[in-house]
Amino acid sequence: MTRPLTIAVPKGRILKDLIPLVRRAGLDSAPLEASDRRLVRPTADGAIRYVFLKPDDVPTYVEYGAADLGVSGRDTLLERRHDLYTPLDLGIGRCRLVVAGPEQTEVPDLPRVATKYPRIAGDHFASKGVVAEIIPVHGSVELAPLVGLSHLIVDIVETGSTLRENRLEVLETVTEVSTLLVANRASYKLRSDAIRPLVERLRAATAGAGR
Ligand SMILES: Nc1ncnc2c1ncn2[C@@H]1O[C@H](COP(=O)(O)OP(=O)(O)OP(=O)(O)O)[C@@H](O)[C@H]1O
Ligand SMILES: O=P(O)(O)OC[C@H]1O[C@H](OP(=O)(O)OP(=O)(O)O)[C@H](O)[C@@H]1O
Repeated sequence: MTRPLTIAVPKGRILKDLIPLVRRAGLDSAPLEASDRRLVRPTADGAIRYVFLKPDDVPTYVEYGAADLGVSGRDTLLERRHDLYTPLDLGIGRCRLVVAGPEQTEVPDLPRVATKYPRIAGDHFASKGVVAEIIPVHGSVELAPLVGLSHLIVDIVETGSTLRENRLEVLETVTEVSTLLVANRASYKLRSDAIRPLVERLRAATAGAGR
């Protein structure tokens, strides 16, 4: 019997957008919908097994071949720069990575910038010739300028309510973000009979959805 395709999916907010997409593609979404603590979940026909990960770990598992495919935000991929193939933009998880700061603030010449994305933020300021001190944090990023940890932040904005409710404003967009299907380079070649039809089904389901 052929080995199932292993697909790494993030456990968080992207899952709720992924489920209808997988369903529209005619794939078995039941393992994604189960509310239990299993981290490995095969489909009924045994063709696919989904593995559940923290979003930052998805590209790692795919690059090492522990998963053949994965679902990962462009923000995570830009920050971590794994060697992966990206066959498809799934068109879900749309948001923006932005530079933000307190409303109507004067930004100093050498700003401190708090972010979960130190590489992206560092590159962004360097490309503008600004020497910024990047301060890595793991969450509640909007807090940093409110209590003097940083002057600015680089973070995700989706609805804008977290910025608004903390009296911060967008100063510039670093990049638009959506969720991509990523593939292990060797798997994409060696398991192309299983992977290509699946990518085409997802592509058809993606067309017109959430755009
Ligand atoms: N409002 C948002 N905040 C953060 N990420 C978002 C948002 N909207 C879309 N995204 C995308 O979702 C990805 C993270 O979602 P995911 O389901 O993978 O985890 P999560 O809900 O953030 O969980 P965790 O807090 O454990 O990282 C981001 O990398 C980004 O591409
Ligand atoms: O524009 P909005 O719709 O308000 O969404 C953006 C917020 O959502 C994310 O935080 P998350 O909920 O992941 O919490 P965190 O602070 O722990 O990262 C992100 O880091 C922003 O804080």
